Amino acid sequence: MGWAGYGVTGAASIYLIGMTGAGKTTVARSLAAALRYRPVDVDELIEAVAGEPIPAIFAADGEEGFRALETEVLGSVAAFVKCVVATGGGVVVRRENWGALHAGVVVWLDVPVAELAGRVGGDPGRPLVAAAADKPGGVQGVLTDMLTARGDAYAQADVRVRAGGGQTPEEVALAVAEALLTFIADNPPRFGGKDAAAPTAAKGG
Ligand SMILES: Nc1ncnc2c1ncn2[C@@H]1O[C@H](COP(=O)(O)OP(=O)(O)O)[C@@H](O)[C@H]1O
Ligand SMILES: O=C(O)C1=C[C@@H](OP(=O)(O)O)[C@@H](O)[C@H](O)C1
Ligand SMILES: [Mg+2]
Repeated sequence: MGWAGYGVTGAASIYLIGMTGAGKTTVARSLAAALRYRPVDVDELIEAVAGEPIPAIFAADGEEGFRALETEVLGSVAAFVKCVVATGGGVVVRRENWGALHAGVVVWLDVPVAELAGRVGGDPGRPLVAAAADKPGGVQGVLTDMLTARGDAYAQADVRVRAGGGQTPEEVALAVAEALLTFIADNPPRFGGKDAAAPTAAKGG
């Protein structure tokens, strides 16, 4: 692709956040390939560390057990640069996770609930969604409650990309790259743009 860049964010990684089904996992792969960054999926790493799939982790250790692993894995990912990191939808809830997310630039993929429901309804691989089958409001109800609980946290992202409306994952990846270029032009000191402050020499003593 013509917009494939070299260090679009300087060395910083890109963290994709957003609701379950927003396309974080899918778009991370596409964006990483286009930018020549490394694709990383926190949920995949959690499964590798735990040695079992996410529903089994929820079944054995509950959501709290899963969240503890998520925080641990996210913290280790923060040491790496030039990655496009797909997080899980609930990563924003724990305040301590934000220290790791802010190791890079945080992008919220914002997709309407109705579209999310169509993508993830009935998916047994997403335990919080699968549990919706037993609830009166169904998948839409569970996703709406989730967005109400998490919306303010998603809004803490550096960049918000509206990623619904039938856009393909590749189109969303392009929209993210464009939004990042704008964000970085507006925030040069943080991401090494032309007006970035020169590093100051450490004062010895
Ligand atoms: N832009 C898109 N348009 C249509 N379907 C999509 C899009 N992005 C992802 N999907 C599909 O929606 C589902 C959820 O995508 P996924 O990448 O797993 O989301 P997340 O990681 O945010 O939960 C998958 O089946 C995926 O193929
Ligand atoms: O929203 C959530 O709390 C979760 C989302 C999932 O990731 P996706 O956002 O990729 O579905 C996964 O981390 C886990 O099932 C919990
Ligand atoms: Mg995912």
